[in-house]
Amino acid sequence: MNELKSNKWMQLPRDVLVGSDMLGKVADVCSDLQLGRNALIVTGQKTRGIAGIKVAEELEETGRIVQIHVSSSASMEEVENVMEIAREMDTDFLLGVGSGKSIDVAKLAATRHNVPFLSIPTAASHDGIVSSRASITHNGETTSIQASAPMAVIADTEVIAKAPFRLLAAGCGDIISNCTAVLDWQLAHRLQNVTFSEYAAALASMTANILIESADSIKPELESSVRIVVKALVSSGVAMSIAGSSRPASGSEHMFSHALNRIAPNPALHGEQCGIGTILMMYLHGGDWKEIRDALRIIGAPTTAHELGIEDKYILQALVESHKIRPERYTILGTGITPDAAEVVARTTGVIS
Ligand SMILES: NC(=O)C1=CN([C@@H]2O[C@H](COP(=O)(O)OP(=O)(O)OC[C@H]3O[C@@H](n4cnc5c(N)ncnc54)[C@H](O)[C@@H]3O)[C@@H](O)[C@H]2O)C=CC1
Ligand SMILES: O=C(CO)COP(=O)(O)O
Ligand SMILES: [Zn+2]
Repeated sequence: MNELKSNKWMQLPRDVLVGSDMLGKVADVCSDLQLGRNALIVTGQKTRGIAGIKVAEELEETGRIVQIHVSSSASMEEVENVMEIAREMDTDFLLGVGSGKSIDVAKLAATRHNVPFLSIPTAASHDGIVSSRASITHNGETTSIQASAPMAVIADTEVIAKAPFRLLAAGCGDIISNCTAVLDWQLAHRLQNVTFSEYAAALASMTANILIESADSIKPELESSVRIVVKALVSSGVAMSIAGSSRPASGSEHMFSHALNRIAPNPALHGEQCGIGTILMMYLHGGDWKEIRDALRIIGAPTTAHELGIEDKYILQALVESHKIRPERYTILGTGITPDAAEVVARTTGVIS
């Protein structure tokens, strides 16, 4: 099916706040958006104390009724649990406060319950913090599901700067992956007449290129670094909204990461795997894979299987199986690469040694 025709309209966040002490602005944003009185916060075990409680207090101070749900996984059962609570308390809106998993659960539950949703990331680890996609696990399979875009994104750079640097570096990997995602999309457009958006592709490529040029400005514990990464994640999310699919930000490198999630006993972070996938897929595209590797190295993101904490054999298996992940999405992987070819790409790029 044509991916773009399945999309009825372009959804974008209305308010995007990026800066210090933005958690203190949550109640103002809710008033600005006229979101109502009953709020349900979905947060994680760790992120409850980091931001969840503070957000609840801010909302309660303005007379709102707030319930906090601590979510343990990004599963469909969790989405259903949250919808049940939302029904019982007759919630007017949901807030996802935390990392990718809490945000995805809140996003899909809000979409299905037909109420607005606010994204309040405590880490800038991937562009799901702003996109209209939710990655949810059901019966052992994780799928990317179309959902509503957040009505507002509130990124407190002070909170995000205190998160482990590994998460911010992963966010950079997710942005840099736009380089091969766009090449794959152009290829699919030329070979299979897949609908292509020049605007979405240009925005996604530009965002990745700016980040590559700013690689040496991404440092631990610096709010200025967080600001660069969050703005790039917002841009990537907007590119996906314009496209009506994740095409501008997800190609063969994401298929490689999704394959690793299925194959590796202990997968790494989404953005870390996508970053390494971008090195590999840029090699297959015949592009400047060294530029990608060097940018990731400067940032401090993993560039080898060893740094990723994944055994070489799983990298090779994922490379050979990546094309099966999303067969309808044509990429440089075509109908698949052989084990020999996988070994060449992984060794030449230094991903395995
Ligand atoms: N919706 C979308 O478009 C996308 C969704 N995803 C999904 O997102 C999930 C992965 O998200 P991630 O954020 O990479 O991992 P995650 O949600 O598993 O979080 C990683 C860890 O970081 C911790 N953390 C978050 N903020 C922190 C802070 N300020 N201080 C200390 N620790 C903190 C969390 O407690 C957690 O232990 C997966 O389920 C993946 O499928 C990934 C990419 C895109
Ligand atoms: O991670 C994403 C974009 O960075 C979303 O892509 P998917 O559609 O592959 O889940
Ligand atoms: Zn991604």
